[in-house]
Amino acid sequence: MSAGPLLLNLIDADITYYPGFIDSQKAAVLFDYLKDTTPWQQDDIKVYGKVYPQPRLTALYGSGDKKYSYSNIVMRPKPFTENLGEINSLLEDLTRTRFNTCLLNFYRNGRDSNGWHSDDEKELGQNPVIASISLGQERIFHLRHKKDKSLKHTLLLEHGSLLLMKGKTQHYWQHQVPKTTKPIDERINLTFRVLK
Ligand SMILES: O=C(O)CCC(=O)C(=O)O
Ligand SMILES: [Fe+2]
Repeated sequence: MSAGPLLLNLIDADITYYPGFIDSQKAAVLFDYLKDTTPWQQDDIKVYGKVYPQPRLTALYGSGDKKYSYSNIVMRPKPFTENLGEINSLLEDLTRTRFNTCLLNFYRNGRDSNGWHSDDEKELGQNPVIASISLGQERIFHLRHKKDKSLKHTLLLEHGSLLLMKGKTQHYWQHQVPKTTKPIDERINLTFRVLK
């Protein structure tokens, strides 16, 4: 038996961690499938006027044709696959939210990362619900409060887990997946979102 949901005790946030949201074997099959069949791309991002290749691979899926822009990248979604649709239904049962977009991140090794940000693009609306599923290598996830710099939290995102962020979380907090010099394995992350 895996542990039950863990509600993080953080001010100005509403974040719950669900270990084993997808059972380990299923999650492993899903990892292999997504790794092999996803049209991964590596975009350039612009940070303070300089252009860099994004330190991970990404892909965007959705049920509509809404464009999604962040860090000067414009992504056009491919239609949800059957697998992603199934996960979406599981998430809908749990969250009572109908997600229409899924951003996939592929972290090839410890040099791949996701820098400090909030998921606060205006297409996501006021208090976005974001459901983030982790497959493969567990990675550290950092949270920091935007105003009170003394408020921080570190979490380990395990294989098969779900991290659900909602309410005012994106307004008050940033998150990142830091690089590590340890030799580590590959990880796939799926973040389901609602694009208005
Ligand atoms: O890989 C993760 O766990 C986080 C992904 C993320 O923050 C994002 O895609 O906005
Ligand atoms: Fe994010």
